Amino acid sequence: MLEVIGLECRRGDRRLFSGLDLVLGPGTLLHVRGRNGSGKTTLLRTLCGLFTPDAGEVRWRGESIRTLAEDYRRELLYCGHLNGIKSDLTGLENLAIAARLDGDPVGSDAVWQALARIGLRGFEDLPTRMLSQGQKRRVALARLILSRARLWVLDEPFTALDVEAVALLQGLIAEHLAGGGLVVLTTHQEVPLTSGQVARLDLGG
Ligand SMILES: Nc1ncnc2c1ncn2[C@@H]1O[C@H](COP(=O)(O)OP(=O)(O)OP(=O)(O)O)[C@@H](O)[C@H]1O
Repeated sequence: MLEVIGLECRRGDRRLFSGLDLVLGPGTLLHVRGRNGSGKTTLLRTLCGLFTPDAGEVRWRGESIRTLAEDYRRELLYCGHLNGIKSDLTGLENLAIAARLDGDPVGSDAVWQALARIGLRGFEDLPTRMLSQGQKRRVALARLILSRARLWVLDEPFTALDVEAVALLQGLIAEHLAGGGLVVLTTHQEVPLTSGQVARLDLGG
């Protein structure tokens, strides 16, 4: 379903990776590992079509993501390590806007429920700049509850999360995989990744 063919990415005069081939099917999680600077974020952004590779191609359902453009983006949820939330907006506003931008508007009940499930009951109406790092990350991760995207691409999703939130996120990932979803993630932590099939990719030799 997600295919990578002969992918090469350079930054400046450094070749981060080349000749990278991958196939990821439904219910599969790809754990991308590697030291700082090995190219994990670059690979994730390339899989999302946010960075143009120097060679090779990313395909979704057999078609180039360049050709699919919006049709691919609708099936994709990217959560980068900067969270992608607006600090002047509340958790409620951030989630409602993110869902609309994803082309998948949701009702306010669903947004309240998502924030409650992610452990932010009582913090829904605060501008997110007033939240702790872990709470901001929880707002970003609440998008996973609301999204109907088939492919989740998550850059360091466990960073700043406490034990309870790590377990919550693991549960969300497990549910997504059980429903035939795909997940690509990076993490430096040794987090047991439950259920589904887990593939590992080590960058940087
Ligand atoms: N915009 C940029 N311009 C030039 N070089 C860049 C740019 N962004 C990243 N790089 C370089 O590309 C290399 C890979 O960066 P990347 O962020 O993909 O690594 P990473 O494996 O995700 O690292 P980390 O574990 O620290 O998050 C680094 O050496 C970095 O300096």
